[in-house]
Amino acid sequence: MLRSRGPLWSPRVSDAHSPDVILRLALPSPLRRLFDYRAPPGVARAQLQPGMRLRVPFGRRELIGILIEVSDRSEVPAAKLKPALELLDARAPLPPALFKLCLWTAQYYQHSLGDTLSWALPVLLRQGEPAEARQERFWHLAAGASLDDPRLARAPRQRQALATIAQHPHGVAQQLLSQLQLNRDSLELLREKGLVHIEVRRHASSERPTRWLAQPELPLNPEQSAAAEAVRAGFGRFHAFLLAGVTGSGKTEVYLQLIRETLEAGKQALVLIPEINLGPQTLARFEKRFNARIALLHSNVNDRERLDAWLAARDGEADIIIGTRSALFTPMQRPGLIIIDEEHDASYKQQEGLRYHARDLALVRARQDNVPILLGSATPSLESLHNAHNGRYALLKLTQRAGGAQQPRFLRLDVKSRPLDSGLSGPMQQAIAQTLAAGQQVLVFLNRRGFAPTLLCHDCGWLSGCPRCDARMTVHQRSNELRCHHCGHVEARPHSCPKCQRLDLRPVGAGTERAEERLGILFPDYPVLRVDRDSTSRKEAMAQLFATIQRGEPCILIGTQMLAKGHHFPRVTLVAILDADGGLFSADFRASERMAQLIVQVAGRAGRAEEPGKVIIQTHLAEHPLLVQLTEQGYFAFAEQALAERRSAGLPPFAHLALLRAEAHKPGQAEGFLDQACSLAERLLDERRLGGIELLGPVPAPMERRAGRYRAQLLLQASARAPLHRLLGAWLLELEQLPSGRAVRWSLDVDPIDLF
Ligand SMILES: Nc1ncnc2c1ncn2[C@@H]1O[C@H](COP(=O)(O)OP(=O)(O)OP(=O)(O)O)[C@@H](O)[C@H]1O
Ligand SMILES: [Zn+2]
Repeated sequence: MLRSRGPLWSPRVSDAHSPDVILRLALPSPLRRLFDYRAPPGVARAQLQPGMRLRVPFGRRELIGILIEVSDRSEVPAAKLKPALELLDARAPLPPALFKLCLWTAQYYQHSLGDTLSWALPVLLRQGEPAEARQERFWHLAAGASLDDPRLARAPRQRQALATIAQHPHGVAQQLLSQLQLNRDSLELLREKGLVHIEVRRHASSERPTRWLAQPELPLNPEQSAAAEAVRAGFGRFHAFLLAGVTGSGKTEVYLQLIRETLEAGKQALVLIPEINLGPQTLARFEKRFNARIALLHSNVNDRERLDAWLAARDGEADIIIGTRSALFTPMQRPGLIIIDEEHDASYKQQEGLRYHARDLALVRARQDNVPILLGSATPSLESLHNAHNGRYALLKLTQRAGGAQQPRFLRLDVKSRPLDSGLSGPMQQAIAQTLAAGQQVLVFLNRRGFAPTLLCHDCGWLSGCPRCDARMTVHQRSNELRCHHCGHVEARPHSCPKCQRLDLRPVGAGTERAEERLGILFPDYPVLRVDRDSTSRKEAMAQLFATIQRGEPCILIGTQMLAKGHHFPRVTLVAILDADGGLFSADFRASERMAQLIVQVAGRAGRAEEPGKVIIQTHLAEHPLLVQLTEQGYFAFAEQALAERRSAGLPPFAHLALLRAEAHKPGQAEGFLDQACSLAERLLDERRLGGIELLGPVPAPMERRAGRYRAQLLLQASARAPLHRLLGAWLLELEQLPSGRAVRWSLDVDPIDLF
């Protein structure tokens, strides 16, 4: 598997007398190799188990590494082998199952094992915190310590601290230090002198509840029951299910009842949710339903809370683990069920560093843990539908909305040659007016923040380009700025044209800010509430906004995809989609899939109560076959059509991709590196007789310059996975050696979900 380069059992250079203990460590480094150290002084071989953390010197720094194996030889000359500084664990923090998952991940994504382990571990463990649950550090007087110790004669503060400690026979908890006016530095000095020591004590663990339900369950309808029954029959072993249920069909209720059964069986459930679903609504549903210990692992919890949750899950003290992407790496003592909600969501794929897909890894994990896994969505990814078609997943369908609400109706509104007023056509304005007059709410969807996507000089044609990217800067009216949404560059909005100095600068096109402003003028009697990343940076603002919506008075909600998922707006009966065309003519082959998912998810917010909902889509491509299929026959008909297109084009899920990206400060550098990479790959394909792999490129990235760097990419397209992975393994080790790679920043993305 992964190991340091070169022959592993080369003759040793070190002296042959004392048998060495060589530790092979994975370090948080991008290099795909392990690093050899000697054991720390005083640590015996018997104490060392794979998975333990050690602090080691690395260049001028210190790093925390993870022990992969213990050996008695190294290729590193004995004189150069350094001892590790400290062993941090008495037992490996990661249980073997998770450790295995990390090994698998590193190999599959061709990522350094050390870096993979860093992504998988909570931040505090990476920094060396103790990996034991809910412990408190207690400061104790050491045996034989005396206030008359001569070393304290000139250290009144240490003496004072020692006196305070001496008054507490059970030790002083770390938390209480400041209350007792104990100074941390003095204590550390006392510790160095051996006058005090630290004891780490564990708090008593909480009782396990006996009645799991805090709230009665809804009686399931026949489709829900059939789905729940199928998964229940798969309990206790690996089995993958795809729960394809239209929006509002009660998928969450199915999850909740399956989780209850998992808890009753004495097992733990892991639930992954997309980042965008983090709203309090989702979490509150779980918390209201169960008397259970729920561990939350998402971006809003701090490092300490995350570590506590992680440890509680590992030690079996948490019953339900809910989190976003990285929660996939949470160890469980008694795994019973894995649920991936909104499995199609792009936030499950990490787009930097370790580019893993949490849904795909969850399947690997479920198989390793031998537990069932349930993927749920109203708009399943084409990958998952393909897996359902070929029998890898059992397909469970919910075709009706639960609780009697109807599915919304779709209308395509052709806006060719119609004037658009801040993005709103005349018929759309009328539909909004009618809905408000009927006392109902309107949701306006526009997936573009800011006031206008660009600023144009009407006299000379100057456009507000970003100085660092091949992109336009967006006009933001409130802050009176131009902002680049790709690199974050911000400038004050100019009064006159930077090129011709004349004054006729016009914002072109419409973003949410502009539509909001216009809607406010058109409908002055109704509140207009905007939800996007600019408006909702504050948590309370968002909560307030949802409270207003829940009150049910007529209003207009306008927003980006933040509005699309997971919310329940019972009084919204009209969904106005201002622009669907971007998804129909993009260069990215997944754009139409994403657009369809977004439209269906946004549409799913409408008419969730008694009044039926209507969805109006403004488009210049009203007769586009994919859009017609989607709006007239629904998502699954669309998906079949899209899958057929992918099959004939030889694209995923009918092919496997890997993308080598490179970027550099000078033009041509990235391509130069990729050209060499391409030749290397061709040589390896030849040498190893690997077939069915095409190398496409190198080509400049669709947005060639971004944040001041020139970017290019090389795409590998393979008809089968095995040869592709055989190539990648050998290729990357050689790429690491290429001198041209030093001047560029490069990365490999296995199963990329976007090609930018
Ligand atoms: N069996 C049932 N009987 C009555 N009401 C139900 C039933 N199951 C679910 N509901 C209700 O239907 C509504 C939609 O259910 P839920 O949120 O579980 O659907 P969902 O499929 O997860 O929705 P979405 O994918 O749109 O987020 C909720 O208000 C829920 O309480
Ligand atoms: Zn930019």
